[in-house]
Formats: sequence, C-alpha cells, structure tokens
Amino acid sequence: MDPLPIPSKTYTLEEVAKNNTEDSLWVIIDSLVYDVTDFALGHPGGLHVLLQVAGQDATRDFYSMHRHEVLVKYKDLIIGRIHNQTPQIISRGVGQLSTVPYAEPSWLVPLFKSPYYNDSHRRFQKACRIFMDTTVRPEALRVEEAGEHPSKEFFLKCSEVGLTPMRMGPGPHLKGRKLFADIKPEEFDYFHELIMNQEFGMTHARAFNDGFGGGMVIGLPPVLNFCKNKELKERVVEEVLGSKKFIALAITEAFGGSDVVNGLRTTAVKSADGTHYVVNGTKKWITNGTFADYFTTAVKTDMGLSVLLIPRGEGVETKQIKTSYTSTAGTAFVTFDNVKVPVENLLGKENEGIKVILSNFNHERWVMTCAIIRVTRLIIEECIKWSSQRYVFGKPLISQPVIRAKIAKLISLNESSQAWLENITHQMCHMSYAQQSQALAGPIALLKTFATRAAHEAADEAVQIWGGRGITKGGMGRVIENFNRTYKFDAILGGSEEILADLAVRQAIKGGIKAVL
Ligand code: HEM
Repeated sequence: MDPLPIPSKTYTLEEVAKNNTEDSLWVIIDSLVYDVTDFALGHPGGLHVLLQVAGQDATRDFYSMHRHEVLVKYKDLIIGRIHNQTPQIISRGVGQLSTVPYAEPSWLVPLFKSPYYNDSHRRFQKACRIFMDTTVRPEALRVEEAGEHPSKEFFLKCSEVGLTPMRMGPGPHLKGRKLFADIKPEEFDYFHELIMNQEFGMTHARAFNDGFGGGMVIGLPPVLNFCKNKELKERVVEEVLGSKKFIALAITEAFGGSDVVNGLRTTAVKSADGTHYVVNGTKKWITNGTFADYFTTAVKTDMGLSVLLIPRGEGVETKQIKTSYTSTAGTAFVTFDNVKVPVENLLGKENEGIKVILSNFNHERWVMTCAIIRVTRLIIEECIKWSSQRYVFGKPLISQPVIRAKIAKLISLNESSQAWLENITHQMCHMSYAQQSQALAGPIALLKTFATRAAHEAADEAVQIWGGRGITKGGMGRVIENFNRTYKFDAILGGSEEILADLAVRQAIKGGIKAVL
C-alpha cells in the first residue's frame, strides 16, 4: 500500500478545533489533518457522524469503521499535520513484510531460523511479494469485483516474466527457460513453489486464485507426462505456458463427485478405422472451463477409464455454473456431443487412465494446501488487527480474554499446518515423483484435511470476532466475508476431507499391520 503523504504544513490542535461546522469541517486521523468539508455530503457514512467529530481527533472512530486503504484512496483530503506529532500507524508497503505477530510464516520473522530456506528462496520470496502487491492483487480485486476471468494481458505478463512455467513445479519443462526473479531452472525446487503458492494465495479473492491458471496447474501435467505425440505435446505445452491458450482438467461429472471411476459416464468409442474416438457426455464443476481451449478429459473406453486431450471445437459446449464464488474462476458445465478426437490425443495408455489421474493428485492437493494455509494466516492477521483497533465497552476487543482465546486457537492450528507443510515439502525435495506418489499420498491427504479443518475453525471464529462486518461484502470485513463464503472450495476440490482422510488411513494399513500389542 502506498504510504500517506506527510505534508510540511502544520497546525495546532486549537487551529483544527475551530473548523467544526458544516462550512469548514476538519478532522485529525493519526496526526494528519483532513479537510472533509466538500467530501462530507457524499460520505458513505453520512454527514452527521463527521460533524460529531468535527475539529477533533477522530483516529479511533475512523479505524473502527474503515480499512486504512480508505485514507490512501482519499489522500488528497490531507491538508497538513499536527505540530510536533508524527503518524503512529504502520501499513505494509509494496513488497514489505507485515509487522503483525504471526502474520508471516516464522522463516520470515526476525530472529527465527529455518533449516529449509536458503538465500535463493529468500530472494524469490521478495520478488514474489512485489509482484503480488503490484500486479497480482490489483488484478485479482478488479476481476473479482467485475466477475470477469483474469485478463489476457495479465496472463501474458505472467508468461513474459517467466512465472507461468514455474507454476507447474520443478521438472524438465523448465529446462532452457528464463524464469522469474532470475531463478535458474535447476535451482527451482518445491520450496520455491511453496513460496509462490503462498505469496499468490494472499489475494483474498478466492475465485481469482482458481481463475489464475488453476486449470493449467492440474490440466497440463497429464500432457507433459503422458502425451506420446511429440509434436502435439510441444505445441500444446508452449501455447499454454505462453498464455496463448488455456487448459482445464475435466474429470468430475454430475454423477460421481469424488467417486471418479464409478461416476464416469462420458464415453469415448473408437472409430472402425481406428483413427479417432467419438466422445459423448458431460462434465461438471470444471475450473477454467468457460475459457479453456483444451480439456484433459477422463472418458470411459471399452475396458476402463482413459484420458483424452480434447480441443474446444465442434460438439464442445461450456456453460458457466454459478457457485458461491464469482465467475472469475470460469467454473463450467461441459458437454461433449459426438466430438471427434484423434487417437494421438490419448494421454497414457487406453483403459489405464487411472494412472494418469492418480499421478496428478498429490501435486494438486499440495498446491491447494500451500494456499489455504497462507490465506488462513491472513485471516488471523485481519482478526488481530481488527480486534486491536475496534473498541467495545470502552476497550479494544482484544482486551477480552474470550477473543484472545479464539486467536490463540487459530494461531496454533495455522503454525502446526505450516510446520507440517514444510516437513512434507522437504520430503518432496528428496524423493522422485514415483516415490512421492507412493510415500506422500497419505500425508498430503491428511495435511490437506487438517488445513481445511483449520480453515473451517478460522472462518467460524473470524465471523464471530467481526460480527456484522464478517458477513458483509465490501468495506472493513470484506476479506473475512470472502473467506467464510469460499473456504469450502478447498475442503471439497481435489478430494473432499472425508475421502482424503479415509484414503490416508487405508493406504497406511494396506499391507496389513503385522505388529501386535
Ligand atoms: C478522511 C476521512 C474519511 C473518509 C475519507 C471516509 C470515507 C468513508 C468511506 C469510503 C466509507 C465507505 C465504507 C468503506 O469503504 O470502508 C465510509 C463509511 C463510513 N464512515 Fe467514513 N470516512 C472518513 C471519516 C469518518 C469518520 C471520522 C467517521 C466517524 C466518526 C466515519 C464514519 C463512517 C461510518 C459510520 C461509515 C459506514 C460504515 C459501515 O457501513 O460499516 N467516517 N467512510
């Protein structure tokens, strides 16, 4: 956030006090003097409240009703400052860290050490935070407000600065590319990716987080890892990583939800000459589907499940689904009517598509977990700020033990989630993809479940702490309102909490437990 200008003109408290009428209406907020005479009639809170504090220090009243950004927006109303006083409010500037306790993961907090992060990670975090503040968040708030999906210019910018390929994680697809913040392809590891997921998760605009290439993060890996046709693979990968085209993962159907295999009714029948499949069926809740050019699609072939890369074309229709978050994510209902798909577009082996789908899940769940843990931290920061600046019964809200107990619970849940996430990420850095699939599917599933249960607690407690503002769109509580309305996406997408918890325990006991009491 841009800092407020500190004018050289000074006033005494007595001088300001004389401007206490509708004809000349000044207020003091954090030692700066605002002339709100002309603004007062259009003030969304009304004229009367301003007259009540006219000529006085209104700092406490102001921060009970507004976010600091209101002052930045109306900085032209500042006419001077109080003689011998300096502003006390600290607001985080572009690229800076928050000074609120627990608002940053501990590895970014002075005096704290971490075995996981090196200088490259720290440099990368700084670059991501600046890009977040200057480019990502403004775009996120703009498109969420308008209900649009992120602009082509925004996507092209992300490709141009080398971010887009990094969103696919470490791997051979980075080779030879110029990456964001001058990170070398061989230097980029899962901790860099964790940082990116967490920094860009801080938009507090949940639909944007999915609209911002969510379809690519889950839809492109099957093309990268399983497309046998070299020409097709290179073309699609370059189009998507260059933001010229968009891709979505189309697995879920209205019939199945998390029950992927049994719920599948979309069919792909091979033509008599063996050159193409004819696809018929529907897909539901397909992230980025409304604007996708390609669909990585699960279909039923004669002996089982297969995965096809289906380009948008004749017979492919998409329709926006209205979910709890905005249409920024492009959540679609997709229909395939007699769509002809060349056999070259088969990803992996026919009838063995389950391997393609399963190989994708760990990374998807881990990416989601990084973000939800970071957004939960942001909610805690919002709660600490709000309860410190909100006065109730003559005292800041945070002076009530019941409020502090709620905050303590949320901090503990969030710090545990982050510590577990870093442990799992460390394992990912030291395991092959195959080893990760075998050893980390259970832990990642449990971590995602734990993190979304923590998010559930955070949404619940935050709304209680914020009261009416926590259920009001816009204004002071807009971050809380957005979170409370959308955190369930993380508890459902990529595998529901119940399915994931069960999967983890089933995997753990798969070989039987030979040890006895
Ligand atoms: C420079 C001075 C001020 C500016 C630029 C300003 C601006 C605004 C804006 C833009 C809103 C709309 C809500 C939002 O965006 O948060 C608002 C709402 C409001 N303002 Fe102000 N305001 C100022 C000073 C004050 C002061 C000193 C008071 C109280 C003494 C006050 C009381 C209110 C109230 C009660 C609301 C409605 C809040 C709600 O709906 O929850 N404002 N103000």
